[in-house]
Amino acid sequence: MSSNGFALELIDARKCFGKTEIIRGANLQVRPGERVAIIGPNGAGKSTLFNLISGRFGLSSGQIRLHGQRIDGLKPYEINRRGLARSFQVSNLFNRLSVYENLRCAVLWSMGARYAFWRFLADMRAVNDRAEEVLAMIRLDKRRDQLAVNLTYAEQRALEIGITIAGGSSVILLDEPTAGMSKSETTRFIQLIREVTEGKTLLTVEHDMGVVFGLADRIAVLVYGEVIAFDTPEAVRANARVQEAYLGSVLAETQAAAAPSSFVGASA
Ligand SMILES: Nc1ncnc2c1ncn2[C@@H]1O[C@H](COP(=O)(O)OP(=O)(O)OP(=O)(O)O)[C@@H](O)[C@H]1O
Repeated sequence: MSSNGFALELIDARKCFGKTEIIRGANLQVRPGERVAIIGPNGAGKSTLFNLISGRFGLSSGQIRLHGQRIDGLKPYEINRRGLARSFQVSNLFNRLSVYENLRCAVLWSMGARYAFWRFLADMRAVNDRAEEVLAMIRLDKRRDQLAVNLTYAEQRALEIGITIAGGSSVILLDEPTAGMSKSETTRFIQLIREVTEGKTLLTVEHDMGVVFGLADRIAVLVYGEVIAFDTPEAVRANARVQEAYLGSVLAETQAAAAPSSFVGASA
């Protein structure tokens, strides 16, 4: 595999819907093992960027590379087989299957088993072992045989993360993983995400600045479809352009509304 050292790379990525350019030449170079949060105002194009990276939308122009190999133009399942998995804001669970069965489905799917039935019978033991392993990682062992529909909201979000990582992808995209959670659930969940993505490359789209500053090694700031800054949390917080375009107002609003402790690592 040819690699330029980056796990994921966007090169002048552009996306138009009709005549409107939504992603306007985005560039991003993510190193293996980095945790990156993508932030930006509503409508900046964060979800669109995720949809482009995961292959749900095609690029209008530019390139996307995974471990040095172009993935733009590939179908979502082809990108998944190359080692990139994403979760969704909207629940992606099989509500009428148990927690364990949901995980087994995710493992089977990642192996391509749905296209080779004989193979998945042979591999069943490995599938079950991996499902058990993920079950423990997301701390739902005690909820193993519960139907997904009967889990609490936070447990469902944990199961979604489990489904996303089950196939062993090295690059993980999480779309607002803590949305709708209480503050204490969010704190626990950040720790869970840290653990289950250890050693992997992580990209999150996130609105909660507590999560962003608590989780990210680097932050990419997307404004009007362009990455205007990509740096450490400290540098991004101090960046005048970011302050002006976005972060100043968000920090001021959030600081006014929430306890200061929600800013993990925010000393300003
Ligand atoms: N399939 C689509 N067709 C046309 N326009 C779209 C489509 N998807 C997104 N858009 C537009 O692209 C722009 C960016 O949307 P996107 O959802 O990517 O922003 P976002 O940064 O994720 O916003 P939010 O923070 O509110 O979720 C919006 O103006 C949206 O209306």
